[in-house]
Amino acid sequence: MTIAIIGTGIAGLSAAGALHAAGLDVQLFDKSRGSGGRMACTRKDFGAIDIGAQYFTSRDRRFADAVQHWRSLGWVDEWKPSLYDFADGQLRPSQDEQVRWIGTPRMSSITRGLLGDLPVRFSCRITEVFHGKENWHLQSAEGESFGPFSHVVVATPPHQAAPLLAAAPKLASTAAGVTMEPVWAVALAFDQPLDTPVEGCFAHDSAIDWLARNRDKPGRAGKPDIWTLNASSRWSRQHLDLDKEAVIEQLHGLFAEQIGCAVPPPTFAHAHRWLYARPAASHEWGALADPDLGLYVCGDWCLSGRVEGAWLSGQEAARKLLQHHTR
Ligand SMILES: Cc1cc2nc3c(=O)[nH]c(=O)nc-3n(C[C@H](O)[C@H](O)[C@H](O)COP(=O)(O)OP(=O)(O)OC[C@H]3O[C@@H](n4cnc5c(N)ncnc54)[C@H](O)[C@@H]3O)c2cc1C
Ligand SMILES: NC(=O)C1=CN([C@@H]2O[C@H](COP(=O)(O)OP(=O)(O)OC[C@H]3O[C@@H](n4cnc5c(N)ncnc54)[C@H](O)[C@@H]3O)[C@@H](O)[C@H]2O)CC=C1
Repeated sequence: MTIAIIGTGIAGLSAAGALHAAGLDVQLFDKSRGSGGRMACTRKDFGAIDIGAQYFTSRDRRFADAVQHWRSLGWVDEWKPSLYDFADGQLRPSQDEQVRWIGTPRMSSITRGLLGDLPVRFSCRITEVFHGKENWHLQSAEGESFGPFSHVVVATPPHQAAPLLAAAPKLASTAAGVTMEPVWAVALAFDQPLDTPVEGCFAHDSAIDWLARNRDKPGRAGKPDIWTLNASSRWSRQHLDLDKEAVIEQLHGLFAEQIGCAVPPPTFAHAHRWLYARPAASHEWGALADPDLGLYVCGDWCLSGRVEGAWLSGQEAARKLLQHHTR
């Protein structure tokens, strides 16, 4: 019997890979047109821009092993940016020893690679997950029904997970109780490269808490000179309903103050509002489960709001499912 997995972000694909490797059949669903979720890219004529996750670190041995495997497949590479820190109105070099990884040639190369040939339905928003006499069935916003499935893994942000967990009210209320913070992400492109050595910059107590130069990341050389900016969650919350043009204008102005060199008007700009960018706090759940029902939940919010946390959560959902399945 097939296992339904809702969400093709890194958590859902981590679970899918582990279940598939154990010999089980999976069927994935995602409301978007492609995989990646918050590791997705926006595609333009001049290339793809990482509008979600910017890079990731690996601190857990299991994840570090997976990253090395992805590296051997050419999906990731190490990124060694010239790092700066912006604090008290001052821009200062802030080099460190931390190893940082990035998907090549784009962030979504990782989820694309993990998806491989696994069966998936894109542009399919699941609105209902219900248990019939013996099996699970799904209903989509487009009016389609799917099933039967032996198990369901929900791998979406918590507020999208809660309505899908009606069969397990405890899991639903846990998911509904998680606070996620929003983030406005903006990409700015300049025909002439900006005259700065900065390749990545953290900021504290500022409206922009991260900025990075796209072309210095592995596999992304070329024109124009593209920069990605992440507004802080505080600023994003305060400006949640601002229109995209106004967000671009404000963040462009702040970027010009922060980067310490002349910044002309961009030749291209793009803004994306991530309503559920990151959990306000970390949790120790690993993955949520009602094994007797056959319902499992994973995502970064079950651990830490990072790529690593999401991947580990997917592994944990698969582990719990396999443990119960083989009993
Ligand atoms: C701007 C930004 C910058 C970030 N920077 C970093 C960083 O530098 N380093 C780092 O480690 N992490 C970073 N993160 C966090 C990281 O991207 C996430 O922790 C991780 O990608 C979450 O993966 P996930 O699989 O749990 O969820 P998601 O990636 O959100 O995947 C969930 C998937 O479920 C789908 N979905 C939702 N509801 C439904 C439904 N009803 N039916 C069907 N499909 C559905 C969505 O379309 C999505 O594809 C950043 C995030 C953002 C937004
Ligand atoms: N914008 C968003 O929506 C999200 C951004 N996320 C960021 O993703 C990154 C992932 O975290 P980790 O994997 O722990 O990565 P990391 O170890 O590079 O960074 C962790 C945090 O430490 C600080 N820091 C690290 N290195 C430096 C440095 N050289 N100079 C100054 N400050 C530094 C900085 O505040 C940074 O946010 C962090 O930067 C998060 O802020 C995570 C989730 C969501």
